[in-house]
Amino acid sequence: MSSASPELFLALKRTESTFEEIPVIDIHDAHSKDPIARRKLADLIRDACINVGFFYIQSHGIPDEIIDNTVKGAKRYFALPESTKMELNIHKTPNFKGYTALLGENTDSTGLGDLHEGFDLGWESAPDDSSSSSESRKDGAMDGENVWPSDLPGFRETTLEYYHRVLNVGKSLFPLFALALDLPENFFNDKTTKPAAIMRLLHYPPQSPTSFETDPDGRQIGIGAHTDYECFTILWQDRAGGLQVQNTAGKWVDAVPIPGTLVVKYVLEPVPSHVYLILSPISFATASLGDQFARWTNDIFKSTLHRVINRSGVERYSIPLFFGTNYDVPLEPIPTCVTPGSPSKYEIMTAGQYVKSRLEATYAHSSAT
Ligand SMILES: O=C(O)CCC(=O)C(=O)O
Ligand SMILES: [Fe+2]
Repeated sequence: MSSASPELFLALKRTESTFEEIPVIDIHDAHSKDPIARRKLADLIRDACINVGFFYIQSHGIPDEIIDNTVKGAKRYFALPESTKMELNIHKTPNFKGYTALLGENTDSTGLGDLHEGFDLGWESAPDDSSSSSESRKDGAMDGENVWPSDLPGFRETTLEYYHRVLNVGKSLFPLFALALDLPENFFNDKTTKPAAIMRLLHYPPQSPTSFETDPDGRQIGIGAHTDYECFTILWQDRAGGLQVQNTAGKWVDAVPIPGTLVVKYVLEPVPSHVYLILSPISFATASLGDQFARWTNDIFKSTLHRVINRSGVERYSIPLFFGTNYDVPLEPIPTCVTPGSPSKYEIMTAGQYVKSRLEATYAHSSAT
């Protein structure tokens, strides 16, 4: 291990920030040749990681057309008859690939099932990548091929095209996270040669606008309060809104879709504050920190509780891609994050074992049915 500067590292104290807004970070300089520009970007990321655990990324470079095609594919898929979708039931495939029906997950174990349906995939070579197409990848505890609907032309290709674009964005974030931790930029390189990357297409039917009266504790919502399992998540969400992030005061802060040019204010219960719905042709993605980074950093980087309540009155679609290290990498705290006053908090296991255990818990309630 290197050159982590102890003085700088002392500044890496987790704060009890009660953030009210989620920062927007332009990642254009991620590939800058100027190390000072990359360092500045890493500082912004560090601040967001320590104080919030969520930030928006701008200039991710994924063309709108690729996103649109993927979302159209998701809409076509979810419009298939339930019996067709259930042919790819996630419980029948190795390690959680394929279809999850409405209420099939219970992300918050105190909840009554999540009001979304989903389609999950893991790493698979890009359709136009002849170099690795015959390569079969071994993911140990999380091994398992993707499954695809047989009668949806183009769905696999467009979904995988987007998957690989986001994968590249994610790969460009790892060196920034390393810099943000005052580690060498290449710290995660050998741990992310085959990064764990599960992507989900999600569809949230609208909830009744008055469901907060009948379900004041939010026990049956789009996705129950949870933290993500991996290092970080890159999320595309449509304009319906509904994603909320909890600050340390326990307040749910809206992670509104698409900050940009036109601002429309409306009120989204149960958060009695204004929400900004911002319309813009530019697509934004959110990055959120996951439990693996919390483990790597002994909780210095926050893994923030979040949930979705879709009271927009319209269907909501979103696409998270969860990034972790290679599945066989042990989740050991980075030495500089462990001090006598702050000893290691977590049992050490591999990334694959950890992800698998969390997925098993999430799907446990529907596995018997
Ligand atoms: O749909 C969203 O906006 C968030 C989804 C999410 O939190 C998850 O799948 O872990
Ligand atoms: Fe999540």
